[in-house]
Amino acid sequence: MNILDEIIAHKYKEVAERRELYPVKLLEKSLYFDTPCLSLERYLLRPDKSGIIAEIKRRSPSKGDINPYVSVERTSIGYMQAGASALSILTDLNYFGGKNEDLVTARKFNFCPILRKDFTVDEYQIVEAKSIGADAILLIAAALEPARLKALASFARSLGLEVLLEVHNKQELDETLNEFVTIVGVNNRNLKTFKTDVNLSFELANYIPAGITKISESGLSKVETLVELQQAGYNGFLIGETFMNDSRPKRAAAAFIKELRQVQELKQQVL
Ligand SMILES: O=P(O)(O)OC[C@@H](O)[C@@H](O)c1c[nH]c2ccccc12
Repeated sequence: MNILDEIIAHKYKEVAERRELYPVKLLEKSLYFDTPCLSLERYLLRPDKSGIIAEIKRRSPSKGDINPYVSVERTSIGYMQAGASALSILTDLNYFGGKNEDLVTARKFNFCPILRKDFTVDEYQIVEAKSIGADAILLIAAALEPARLKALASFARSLGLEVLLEVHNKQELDETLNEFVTIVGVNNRNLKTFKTDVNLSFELANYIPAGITKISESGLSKVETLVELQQAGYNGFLIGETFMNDSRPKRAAAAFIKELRQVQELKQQVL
């Protein structure tokens, strides 16, 4: 079994347990349930923002521990002060060391769109995402049948959440893109093999229909790559490890975004 299949199998079990412990009726009582979501898409398209979705990721199956004791409060605030457009919070405990409370913490201290990064396979998790204050959820093409993915996307939208559809090849894109998806992310990391190659974003760029907000995900460590991806039509960039590898992710994000702005200004002058 590859790692993605293993994670998904575990997720179904986890969802069954959580549903018993925290029934939907209880989740719906959360104060966030009636709070309107902020649009990730709109924030990514704002010209004053970097387009970076900065991620909090304590560990991963491919890297092991990255930054296990990170302060979500300080890091999320620091990311936004550094100029990130939005936050991505991993809430999967078993493989990524995250938890729902991390997202609640980020929500409490920031006014910005928050992506709930998890392996969503069931409507229950979408209700949960809304109840903890998320603005958008991730749906992974490699993990879901196209019809199932569409049903989940439709349900998410009915609760006001935006959907980021994650793809890793053209076939996935063609099979799973549907009218409920406004944002597509190309994951440069193959979740089955962990191989990361940024060229994938360049290869798939032109296949993503116009009008869809495009994000490049994973393995982004150079400012120059972001500028090239922008030229290829990408509006957003999901960055985790490049920041989390630093003992102070906030500092790494601030330095990176400062450099990005400098390079962008230089490009503008040349044009
Ligand atoms: O840390 P990186 O290489 O910058 O990658 C961030 C993000 O793209 C990655 O964490 C990710 C992309 N898709 C996922 C799906 C599940 C868990 C994690 C992910």
